[in-house]
Amino acid sequence: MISVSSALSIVLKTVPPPILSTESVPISASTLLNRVLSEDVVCKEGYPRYKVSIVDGYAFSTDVHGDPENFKVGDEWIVMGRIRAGQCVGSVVEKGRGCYYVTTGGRVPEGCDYVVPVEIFKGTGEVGTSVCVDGEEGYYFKLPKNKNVRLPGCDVEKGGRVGWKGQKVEGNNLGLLAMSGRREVECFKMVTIGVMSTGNEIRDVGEGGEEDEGGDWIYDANRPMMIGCLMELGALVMDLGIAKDDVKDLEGRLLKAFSGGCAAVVTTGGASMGDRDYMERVITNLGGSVLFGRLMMKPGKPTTFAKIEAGEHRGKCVFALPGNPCSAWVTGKLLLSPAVRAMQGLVERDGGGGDGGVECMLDGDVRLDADRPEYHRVRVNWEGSMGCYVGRSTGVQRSSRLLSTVGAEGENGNGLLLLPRGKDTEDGWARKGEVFQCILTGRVGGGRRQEGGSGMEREGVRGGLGEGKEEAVRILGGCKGDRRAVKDAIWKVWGEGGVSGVVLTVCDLGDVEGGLGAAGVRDWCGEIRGEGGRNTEAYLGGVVRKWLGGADGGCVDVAVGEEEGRVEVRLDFGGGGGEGEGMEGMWREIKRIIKRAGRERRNLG
Ligand SMILES: Nc1nc2c(c(=O)[nH]1)N[C@H]1C(S)=C(S)[C@@H](COP(=O)(O)OP(=O)(O)OC[C@H]3O[C@@H](n4cnc5c(N)ncnc54)[C@H](O)[C@@H]3O)O[C@H]1N2
Ligand code: MOO
Repeated sequence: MISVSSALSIVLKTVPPPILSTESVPISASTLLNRVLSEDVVCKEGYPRYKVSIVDGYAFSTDVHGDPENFKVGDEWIVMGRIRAGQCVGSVVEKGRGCYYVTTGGRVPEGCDYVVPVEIFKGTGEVGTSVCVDGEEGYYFKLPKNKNVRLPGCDVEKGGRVGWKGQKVEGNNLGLLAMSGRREVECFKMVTIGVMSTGNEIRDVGEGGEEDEGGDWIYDANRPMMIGCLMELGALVMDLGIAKDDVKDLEGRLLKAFSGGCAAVVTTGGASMGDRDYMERVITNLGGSVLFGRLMMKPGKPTTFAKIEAGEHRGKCVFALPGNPCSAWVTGKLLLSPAVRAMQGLVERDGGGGDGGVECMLDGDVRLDADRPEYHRVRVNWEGSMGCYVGRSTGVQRSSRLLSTVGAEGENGNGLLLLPRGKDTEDGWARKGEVFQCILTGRVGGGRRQEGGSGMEREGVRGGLGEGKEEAVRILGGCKGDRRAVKDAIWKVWGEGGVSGVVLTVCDLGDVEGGLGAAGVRDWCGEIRGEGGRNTEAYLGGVVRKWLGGADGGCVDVAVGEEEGRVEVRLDFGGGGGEGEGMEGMWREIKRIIKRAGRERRNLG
C-alpha cells in the first residue's frame, strides 16, 4: 500500500498533458465558463476607454471655472448640454460660464475635469437654463481636482493583463475578459473523461418498475456523482453507462471510451478482492500497467490507477475507484480532481497539485482506524473567537454512507480531515481540540470577526493568534533561570487569576545547566502540586497530556496538562527563541488551550 501523496505524484506524472492544440472560444458564459486559457490576455485599449463621470452631476473645467473649492453658494452657470451614458459627445467647453449635465457612466466632455453632484444645485438642468449652487449664504465646498471622474485606463490600463495562461475562467474572469476588447480568446481544448459504473447489482436511476421491487439491485449513485464532479471541473464527460461484472463488457466500454477520445476513464466498483472484481484483469488485457492498486487510506483502499502502455491508446489512463460511494468520492477529490485540472492545462496557483490544505481543529472525539489514516468528512468553519478552523464530523463515516459528505443540517461537508492511524497514537482516538491537516473540498463558512488587535506582539514570536485574543492569552516573556525563578514566574501569573493555561517552553529534554529541562519540569509539576517529587511519573501520567516535538537548538517542547476538566499547565521559559518548527506547535497548543478554556467557561456558566 502506498500513501495518498505518493499516489498523487504518480498520477500527476502519468496523466496526459493538456491537449496542446488550442482553440478560439467566444467570450460568453455559455462558451467560456470553466474553460482554461492557453494565453495571457491583455486589455487592448484600457478600461474605461474614455473619461467617465462617477456621479450624476455637472461637469466643469478648472481652466474655465476655477478650482472646485472656490464654488460658493449662489454661483450660477448655464447648462450647455446634457450627456447621458452611452451618448457620444466630444464637445469642448466653451469659454464662459457654461457647464454640462452628465449622468453616471457618461463621457465627461473634452476640457472638463471634474463633476459636481446634482444634489448641490438648484435648477431644472435643461439646456440653456441656469443652475446655481444651493445652500446657506457664504458656504464654500471642497472638491478635489479630478473628483468624480474615472480617467481612461484607470480600471485596467492599456496592455494590462486580464487573463492568465492556465487560468480557469469563472464568473469574474468572464467580466475581466470582456474588458479586454477581444471577442475570442484562446483556450486549451477540453479534456474528455469517460465515466462508468460496474456491477451486476447496479441499476440506472429511473430504470425498472414496481414489478422489480424486492430484487437484489441498488441504484447507481456513483455515475451521476462522478459525472457531476467532472462537470464542475469543466471537463467533457463521456457516459459509458453501467457495465456488468463481465470481462468482455468491461473491455468493450473502455475501448469505446478510448476510441471516442477520452484521455482517461473513471470506473467505480470491481476494484477489490472479490471473484468478480475484474478491473485489474481488464486493464492488463488492454495493455495497461497498474501503477498502484492499494492505498494507505480510509476510505478508498482498493483505488487502482493504470496507464495504457502500448498501441493506439498508449498514454491513456484508468482510475478504477472503489465501488463504495464515499470511497469513490474521496479518492475522486484527492486524485482525480487534481489530475483533471492538470490535463486541462490549469495552473495551480495556490501552491499545490492537490486541493488546498489548512490546519483544522477537531470538534469532537473520533475513534481511529487502527491501520489506515482516515480522510474524515467534516464541516469546516472559521471560528473567529479562536482564530482557527474548526472541523465538525459529519457523523458515521462508513464507506457506503454517502450522507457523510453532508452535515446534519444539509450543509455540504467542505473538508477532509486527515486523521492518523490509531496505532500511531497513544489510545487510538483523535481528541476534541487536536489540530490536523485538512483538505478543503468546498467553501468555508463562519468567519465571525472580533474587534481588537492580536495582543500577541512579542519580539521573536512568529505568527500569532489572530484578532481579539488578548483577553485569552498573555505572553509572559522570557524567564531563563533556575527552577525557583520559573516557579515564581508561574505562581505570579497564576496568582493574578483568570488564567486557564500557561505555555512553558523548554529548551532541552534533560535538565540543562542553570535552566530547566523537561525532566525538571516534570519534577516541578509534582512539587507545585504539593506532591514534592513523590510519585512524579504517576502524577504526570494524569496531568501531562502531550509533549510536542522539540529538543535542543532553541526548539520548543510544550506540555499541556489537564486535570478535573481544567487545563492546568506548565511551561518554562528557557529556550525556544521563538522561531522554528517547535514554535508552530506551541501556537497550535495555545489555540487549543484557549478553545478548551472557553468551553469550560461556557460549561461553568
Ligand atoms: N477481502 C476483501 N474484501 C474487501 C476489501 C479487501 O481489502 N479485502 N476491501 C474492501 C474495501 S476497503 C472496499 S472500499 C470495497 C471496494 O470494493 P470494490 O471496488 O470491488 O467495489 P464493489 O465490491 O463492486 O462495491 C462495493 C460496494 O459499493 C456498492 N456500489 C458499487 N457501485 C456502486 C454504485 N455505482 N452506486 C452505489 N453503490 C455502488 C456495491 O453494491 C458494494 O456494496 O471492497 C471491500 N472488500
Ligand atoms: O477503503 Mo474502503 O473504501 O474503506 O471502504
